Amino acid sequence: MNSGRSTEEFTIEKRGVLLIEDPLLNKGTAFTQEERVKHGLLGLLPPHVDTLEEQEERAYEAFCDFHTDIDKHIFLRQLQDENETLFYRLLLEHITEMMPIVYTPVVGLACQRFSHIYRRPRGIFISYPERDSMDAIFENIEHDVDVIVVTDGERILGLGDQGVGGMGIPIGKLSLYTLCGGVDPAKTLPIVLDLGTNNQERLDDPRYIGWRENRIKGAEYDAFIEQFVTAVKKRFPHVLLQWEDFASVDAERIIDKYRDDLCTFNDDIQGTAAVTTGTILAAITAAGGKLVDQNIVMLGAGSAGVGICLQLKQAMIDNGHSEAEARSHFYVIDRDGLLHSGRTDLDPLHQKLAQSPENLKGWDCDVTGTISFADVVRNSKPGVLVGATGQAGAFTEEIIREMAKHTNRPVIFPLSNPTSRAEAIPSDLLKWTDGKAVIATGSPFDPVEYNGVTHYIAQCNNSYIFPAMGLGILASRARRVTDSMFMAAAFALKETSPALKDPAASLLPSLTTIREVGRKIARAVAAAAIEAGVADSITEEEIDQRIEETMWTPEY
Ligand SMILES: NC(=O)C1=CN([C@@H]2O[C@H](COP(=O)(O)OP(=O)(O)OC[C@H]3O[C@@H](n4cnc5c(N)ncnc54)[C@H](O)[C@@H]3O)[C@@H](O)[C@H]2O)C=CC1
Ligand SMILES: CC(=O)C(=O)O
Ligand SMILES: [Mg+2]
Repeated sequence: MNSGRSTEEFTIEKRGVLLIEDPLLNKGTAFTQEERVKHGLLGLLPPHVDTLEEQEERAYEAFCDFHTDIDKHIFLRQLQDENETLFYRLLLEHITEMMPIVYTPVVGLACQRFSHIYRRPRGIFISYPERDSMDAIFENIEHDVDVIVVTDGERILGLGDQGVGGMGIPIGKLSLYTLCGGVDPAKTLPIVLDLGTNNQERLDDPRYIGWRENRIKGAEYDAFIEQFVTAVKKRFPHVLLQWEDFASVDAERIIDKYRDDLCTFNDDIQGTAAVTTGTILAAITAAGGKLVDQNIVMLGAGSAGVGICLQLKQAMIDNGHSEAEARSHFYVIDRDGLLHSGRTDLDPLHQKLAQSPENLKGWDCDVTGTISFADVVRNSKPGVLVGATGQAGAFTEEIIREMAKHTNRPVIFPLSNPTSRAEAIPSDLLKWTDGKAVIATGSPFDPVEYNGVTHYIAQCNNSYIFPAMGLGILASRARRVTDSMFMAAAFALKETSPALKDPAASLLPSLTTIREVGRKIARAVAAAAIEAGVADSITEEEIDQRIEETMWTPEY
């Protein structure tokens, strides 16, 4: 196990104030007397020498003194910038309470308020005017990097374009790489590509710290991305590059172009698909059903919705369905209604999920034009309904009651983030289905009491997948990321579902076990990478050993 950093590693480089100001090396009041003498720290710290546990207790007390979520977020981010070991120790001790503060939902507010709560830099900012200096920018990063998370800030959760404020997302995602996947924080790098913003509120804000122009699009945008990928490959040829919260039109084009060029994936498409496939499989298995028998309605045909349906469709094909048979089980809806082959506006990707006219025969509505969400639910009688629209309240009482008429255990996943964008809230879903709904949400919700029964709400969020993908990729030294690795992650996640043993339990394991869950998924991912030929062959024991060696634990 990779724990802390040895004092000797940094003695030559950093002493005194410089040492205390480095969050990766700083131990604050936990520097021993001997270290204080040796590293020029005498008099720079109060006399008492703390243990990490004592520091953690003090930090928790300070955390509890803040009364708003955004203040708690600012406090934790400051702690991260002061002492990363203490930050991760505190988070690991209080993961259920603190993950929503560093991640969804509060990170959404932190992105919206980024220019107002900004304290000090973390990661790198690449703005459009500096596009020809990318190599110089990367040269300023002196350490090795294993994982990059990059955004252009255009589709931040369900909150739209946040420009440079989108930086909150790569920072939050990489915190989870360490917290949940054990990736060494010293080897992570958050990046925001600042190509401007079309968010007028940000442009009009005198405090806005991004490049104050409208977004660059089209050929210039693609050329910028090409420059970025080239610079990444040159400086960090073996890095894992995760794309996050891009507008779907760019997200899909970018991953298609670069997936065979370096070790890379798009989290909103592929990570979300894997967590949702695993969680839906757990829900269906727990209810005694089979995936291949389900009709699935997906509200939202963007990065998340399309990614989820394509992976579930593939799981059906792997289970013996033909492509056409599998496709007939999916009813995917965008702003203009059901995707069906009569529509002339569908691009090739959406055509892969379009319903054929034969499957709509006998429907009680006009099936040649716009087919509404209500029409789809009434006619297709789905067992599974997933939302990835970013539209709060899109799952209305009428539609949910209609769905519940035709199925005993309706599986309903309002996945949009943050909480304010959820398609429905669990207490309403339980009320409208008389307690029958099997629910998972994108952001965390407390358990709900309904008719004397406690319902545990799983958080179906790609945070169960990407940190473990990272761990599996680093441990296997995979050179590329394949769809089969995401399928393996989904099935491994399914196997950890508490609902498989106890139908009253949550569909996904508690966050307090997230590192153990991460290990299991990482094993499956590493094995799939070897199977796909994108990693060199090693034994299961060697995979386990590499996983343990890779996992970083917050200790001095
Ligand atoms: N739980 C999780 O792990 C994840 C959740 N998400 C959430 O999913 C949401 C969508 O993300 P993306 O797919 O990347 O966004 P996107 O912008 O690519 O797609 C949104 C889709 O919703 C459709 N839509 C919008 N309003 C609609 C309406 N009223 N009726 C039907 N369709 C409508 C749009 O046409 C589009 O197809 C966001 O809120 C995001 O936070 C995304 C990734 C992971
Ligand atoms: C969870 C996530 O990646 C999103 O909402 O975009
Ligand atoms: Mg995302």
